[in-house]
Amino acid sequence: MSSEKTIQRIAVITSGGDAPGMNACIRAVVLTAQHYGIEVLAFRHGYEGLLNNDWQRLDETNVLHILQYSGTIIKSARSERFKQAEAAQEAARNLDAHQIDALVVIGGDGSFRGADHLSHHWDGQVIGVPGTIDNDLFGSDDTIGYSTAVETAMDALDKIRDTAEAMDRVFIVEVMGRHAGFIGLSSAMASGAERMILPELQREKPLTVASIVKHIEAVQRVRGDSSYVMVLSEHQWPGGAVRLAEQLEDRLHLPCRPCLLGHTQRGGRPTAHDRILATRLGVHAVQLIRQGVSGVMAGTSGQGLAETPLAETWQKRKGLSQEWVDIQQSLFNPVKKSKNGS
Ligand SMILES: Nc1ncnc2c1ncn2[C@@H]1O[C@H](COP(=O)(O)OP(=O)(O)O)[C@@H](O)[C@H]1O
Ligand SMILES: O=P(O)(O)OC[C@H]1O[C@](O)(COP(=O)(O)O)[C@@H](O)[C@@H]1O
Repeated sequence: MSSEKTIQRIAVITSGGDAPGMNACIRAVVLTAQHYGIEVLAFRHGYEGLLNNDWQRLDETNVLHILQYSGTIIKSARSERFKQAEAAQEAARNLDAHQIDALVVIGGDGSFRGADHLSHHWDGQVIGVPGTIDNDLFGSDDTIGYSTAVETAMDALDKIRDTAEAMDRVFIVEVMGRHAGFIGLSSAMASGAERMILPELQREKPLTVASIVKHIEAVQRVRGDSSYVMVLSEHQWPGGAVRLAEQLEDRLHLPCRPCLLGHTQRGGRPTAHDRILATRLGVHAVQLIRQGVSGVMAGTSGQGLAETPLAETWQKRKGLSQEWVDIQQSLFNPVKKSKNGS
């Protein structure tokens, strides 16, 4: 462990989308900093706040009872203009004017690219904390918000199953995760969905309407009257769940219904897992700053904490668990089961 540095003032932003647990992370950053006598400033609306010099001081009174709420008390935003070199220079000037020693960026891979961009124009320390429901960052087992998003999707899938089973219907439930199928795979497994259409699987072997119809018919042959619930990751089908439901209904001549979960997955009470993860990572971020570390993401690995260079978080890919995919697709595939005669 490197020796501890004297840090007087740190800044924090939440950037990109919001994710359940971001408030818990802000709380942890503030309480830890306060413990060590470090002041905390928040810039509101992510990088936009750094550019607009829109800031507020944060102390214990601002963060005491926020860990049970989603959203973020310091607001989040996407900022196209921050990608320009002049914008990063402007942000650096604002940070220096406030005598900020280090910046904590809570967000996803885009936010970390932004942090890396800023570090080319600013001498302060920069630490990323993984905050995205998509869980698509290399270097941390989980990201803040992912667990809550999966719970929300699972809850919706359970409810959909009730109607699907009562009325022998096909449902297509569209979940978030534009580039990664973590929410799709976990929620499908947790709810026992019959089919998953995920970015990683589509890249390998894209499903077609014909292949989906074939599978639904085979399931119905094996099970008789039954429901069929499919999890579709967003942007994986032209026209999404609505269009796919129409296409299937045309071919199957039975009711197929779409259900889009959208931003419901970004809200609601953060799970205990997300609150604890966010707390640990917020503390970890401040400890890394005190050790003089910069340019890394604070994450978890197994039971422990981990640090990953920012660029690796988006350059290296965290893959889906093949074991989970195999369980879902091969072992629990009812078509194969009947062919084996078991
Ligand atoms: N290549 C980049 N250079 C500089 N800033 C970036 C870059 N990519 C993203 N950002 C900044 O990070 C913000 C959040 O990124 P985005 O991809 O929207 O969300 P997330 O952090 O959740 O992945 C962007 O709106 C932009 O301000
Ligand atoms: O809220 P927006 O801007 O419509 O963005 C939606 C996207 O944000 C997410 O919820 C989270 O993505 P990021 O981590 O990149 O912000 C995605 O799953 C979804 O595609």
